[in-house]
Amino acid sequence: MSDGAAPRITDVTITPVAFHDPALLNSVGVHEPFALRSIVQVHTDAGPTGLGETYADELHLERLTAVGHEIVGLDAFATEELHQRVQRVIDRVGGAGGSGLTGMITTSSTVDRVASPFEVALLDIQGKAIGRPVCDLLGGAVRSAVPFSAYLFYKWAGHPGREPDSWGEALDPDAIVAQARRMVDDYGFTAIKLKGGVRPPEEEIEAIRALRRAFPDHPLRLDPNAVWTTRTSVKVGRALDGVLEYLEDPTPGIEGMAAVAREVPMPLATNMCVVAFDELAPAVAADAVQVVLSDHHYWGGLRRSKLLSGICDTFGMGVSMHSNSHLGISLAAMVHLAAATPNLSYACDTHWPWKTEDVIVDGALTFTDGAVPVPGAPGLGVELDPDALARLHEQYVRCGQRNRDDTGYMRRFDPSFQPDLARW
Ligand SMILES: O=C([O-])C(=O)C[C@H](O)[C@@H](O)C(=O)[O-]
Ligand SMILES: [Mg+2]
Repeated sequence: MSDGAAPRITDVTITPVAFHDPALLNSVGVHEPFALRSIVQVHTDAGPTGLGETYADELHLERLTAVGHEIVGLDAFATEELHQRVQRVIDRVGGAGGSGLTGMITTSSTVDRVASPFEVALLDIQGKAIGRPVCDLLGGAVRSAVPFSAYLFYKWAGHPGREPDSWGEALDPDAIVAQARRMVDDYGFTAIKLKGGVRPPEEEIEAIRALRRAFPDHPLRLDPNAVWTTRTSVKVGRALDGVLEYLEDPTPGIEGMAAVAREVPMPLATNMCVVAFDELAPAVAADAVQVVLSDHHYWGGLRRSKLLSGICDTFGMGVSMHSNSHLGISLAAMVHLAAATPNLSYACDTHWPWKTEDVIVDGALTFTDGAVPVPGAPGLGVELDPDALARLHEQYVRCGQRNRDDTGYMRRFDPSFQPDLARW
């Protein structure tokens, strides 16, 4: 690269990895022994390599690979053209299926999902090229640390046939409170989310009440991933009046959520019925949700997630942040985005405490009082550990998992399991 010239993309490396994941339960089944991710490295003629992280289902990997070829030669500052090239690839190879999102979220835009890790990698390159952290490219940090919530799960003691993990079984309110206690003690979280939709609604109400008694000052959330009817949702919402800061996706669809929103006292949040830009207008018109959970992995990257936050602000909706099982590159991107989004006023979700390994060099991301200080180094501020990347890739090759399938894994142990929406 000559002085003043933009870094140009010379090559893209996409590496699928697998990392150990506990047997966490949700409405569609149970997490498999490994969570899958793709690590995207975008190389340039100027030196800096950019990092991105995303899902790793086979179809998604194929699309990432096709985009990797399509963007060689692109100026690393040209994120709009990146989006156009991804659109071109998806027009060519097709955009149906392959969400990598358990089947819970199926309507997100394929173009946005596929573009996201490349956009993050380009921002990482840009930051490194000009010596500024990614949050500065998004308007600058409005907070120096980003608060996250303790993300609790009902869970089995371990994967069947394997050693129990250090968290142990959690299937009742006492065990959920104990799980919360460990997370709050270890990380200092100041908000708590319970993944519901697993036990009958009355039991999940009891778990939330037990959490309220144990943590009188922590904002609480419950997310059953749309397995309740509108009637049950209203019953639970009213029973937890004054206890929940928001109720997340109690029931499926914009109409269903709107019907519940009219009858319950707390805001409704979603990462299921509004997961793409074309779903915002109908949701606003129906007043279906009061908080949208952004997620740069399916909203098209960091700049488009900021666009989402602006739209939410305009229409008086709050913004929070969703997570799936992820590694450090994703956490860094989430932190930069949240730092530069003034109206992201809720603690963000993260699966971070559930993982025991990573692809980044230790130490760049730490939790203090439940919040991650925004890295000040150029770009995302995280560095890839090549040995760890090779180890987790080898794990991917050996583990045999290729697509996330919580339902299929659950059916190995309970063949009658049905993941139906609105089943309670
Ligand atoms: O808020 C949510 O819906 C999620 O975090 C979705 C995830 O897939 C979660 O249910 C999980 O990890 O099982
Ligand atoms: Mg959710």
